[in-house]
Amino acid sequence: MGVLDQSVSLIKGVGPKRVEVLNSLGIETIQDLITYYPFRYDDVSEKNISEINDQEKVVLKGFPLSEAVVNYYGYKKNRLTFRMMVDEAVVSVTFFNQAFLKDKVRASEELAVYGKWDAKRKSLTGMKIIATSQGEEDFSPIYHVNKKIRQKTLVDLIRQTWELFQDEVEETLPNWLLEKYRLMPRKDAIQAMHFPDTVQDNQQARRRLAFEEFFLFQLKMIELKREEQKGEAGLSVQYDLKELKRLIATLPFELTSAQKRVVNEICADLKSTSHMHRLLQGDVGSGKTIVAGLALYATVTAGFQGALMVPTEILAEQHMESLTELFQQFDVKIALLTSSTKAAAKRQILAELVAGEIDIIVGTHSLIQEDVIFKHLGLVITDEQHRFGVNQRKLLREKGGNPDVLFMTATPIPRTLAITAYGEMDVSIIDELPSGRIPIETSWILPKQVDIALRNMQRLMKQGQQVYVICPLIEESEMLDVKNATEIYEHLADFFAPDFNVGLLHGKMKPQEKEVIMSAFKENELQVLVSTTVIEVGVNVPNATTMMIMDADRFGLAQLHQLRGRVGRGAIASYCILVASPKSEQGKERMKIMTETTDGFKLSEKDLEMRGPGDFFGNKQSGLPEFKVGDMVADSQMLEVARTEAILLWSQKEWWLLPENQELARQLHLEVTQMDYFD
Ligand SMILES: Nc1ncnc2c1ncn2[C@@H]1O[C@H](COP(=O)(O)OP(=O)(O)OP(=O)(O)O)[C@@H](O)[C@H]1O
Repeated sequence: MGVLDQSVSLIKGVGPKRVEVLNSLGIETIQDLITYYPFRYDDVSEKNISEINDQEKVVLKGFPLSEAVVNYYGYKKNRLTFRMMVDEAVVSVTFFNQAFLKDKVRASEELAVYGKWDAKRKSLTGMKIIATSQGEEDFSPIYHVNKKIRQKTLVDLIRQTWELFQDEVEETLPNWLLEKYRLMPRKDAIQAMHFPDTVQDNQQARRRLAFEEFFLFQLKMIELKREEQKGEAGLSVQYDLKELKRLIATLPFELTSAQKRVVNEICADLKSTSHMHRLLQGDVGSGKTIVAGLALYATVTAGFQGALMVPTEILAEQHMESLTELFQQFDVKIALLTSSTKAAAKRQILAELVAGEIDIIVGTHSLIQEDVIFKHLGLVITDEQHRFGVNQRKLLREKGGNPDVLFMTATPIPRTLAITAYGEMDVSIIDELPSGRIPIETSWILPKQVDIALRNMQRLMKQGQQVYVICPLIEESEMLDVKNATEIYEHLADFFAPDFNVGLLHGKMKPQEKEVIMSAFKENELQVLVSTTVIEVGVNVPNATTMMIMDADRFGLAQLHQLRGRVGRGAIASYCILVASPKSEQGKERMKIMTETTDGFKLSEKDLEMRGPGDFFGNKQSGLPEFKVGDMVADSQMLEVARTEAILLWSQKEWWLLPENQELARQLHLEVTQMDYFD
């Protein structure tokens, strides 16, 4: 283990409390900290007012002439204004909805404001106030932080750590690759991510690190596949067709022909001795859950156990419920295991799993913990595959007799990209929605029209229907996020009282709290659910027929589609209302497309087309594997190249034994393979 793999507690001045804070950002080792990259950079070079173009984003340093004045107006909005002396000129500065900055503006105390310049009015629309000391550099990196740590503290810590440990950074890529693609050395790249001298420098750093991520990812994928092929043959799950048909006969609906086709494909995989490694793609609401249920049941009829792994507790609960209902008349024992399962209950579940008494287990990441041992694990299904990394996949596979693996995703990935990303998987697609669905009617309104829309919603609610109101995630601050959602919640609770009940759901709530709210909504005790995107994936409440998405222009198309998919899940007409006032043409175009199509594949292709490079956290929304730096969509060409190189490398016999590839082999933990080889 290298120094960089050691805990951050090794860093001077990082005590147990700090460690905890860093852990909450997913930073455990020194390596994690120095590769915790900014998600954005602000150009904070100082400029002369006469040199600034209209609408350019700049930092202006100056002295406020007075205190700031805050005005409240409209739908929970406020405006903070003050005038500031910049060089010889008086500039007026306006912040929207950031009244909390009032205290930071003090007359005659120097201030640096980052914002957008209006040349005609000589005014600045402020985006944030920056520490004046920060203004000394031309680019200010912005990191994701939470309420436990401030930007500046994190930046200082990264700087200090980097100074101490930069010499420990080793090159991961072999020289021949660096030369072939003119890639920056790893150490320089990390430096230029945190402390870039120029934009170009930073772009090269990104390019290098993204390439590395893609390349390692592709190498791992190929390795995994090779191991799966070379290991003992997959299981042959000899399921009982008659039993499976008996279950299908109890369904309250007829399977769509797409569902039948994919069930057949999955069953063929189960039966064959080759290892199942299949991706099940289906647009939102296309009925993947029932397909998963059937596959699990088939496995159980053959005497094996099945596992269904999902990304959130809400989803785990929901799947547990639908499976319980599905198997009502069947002798199947199902259990739920999440991080909130109590110790005693957990102990019992684990014992029953080992004994083979539990047939199907539903859960979150808890399922891949070490202590979870199966008797005969036959099939593992993971929902929303992108949230589980390659390593987790490996862990799962090691859980027992080489079970078959099915990945489900609701994100329609354009075929071209799917081939690059998942080239080594078989893909089944449910390309048909259950009959009788009425397409969701989507409209786009401006914030000032919200009240009219709310009254329309009220009418639908009087007919017994329910609604979602979604508030966006504010990337920089979870706190603001919750605050924003809470404000909207309060407004709506007030607006709809006393006839209707409003609930609030956000990511900072405890799992139990979320559960209570979710089940109250399911039971129609709450008619309105205000939520952040925690409900994004998979939630199924067919009686909810309207969704209003606030600040919709802050979401990617794929994510809007996912969200919108929470309505239109029953036979009643459904509506999606996008509230946004995008400034750019592209933003307007995006809202328009949403109103024009409900076809997920079309939207994701559009998303791909319209996204520019540098969309750092874009892939979080696209349903693709997540990378720290690389964006599979914006950098798709680089991904292709990385894949080609990875395939080439694996085609060389024993490449991992060559001295120039040692570091790569180490990264992939290939020592094991090496030993296998000498055996
Ligand atoms: N063939 C069918 N005919 C009618 N209704 C169906 C059919 N298959 C599934 N459904 C119903 O459609 C709804 C959506 O199904 P399900 O939750 O499985 O969708 P999904 O594909 O998992 O979607 P998402 O990814 O959005 O969660 C459920 O209420 C389910 O009972």
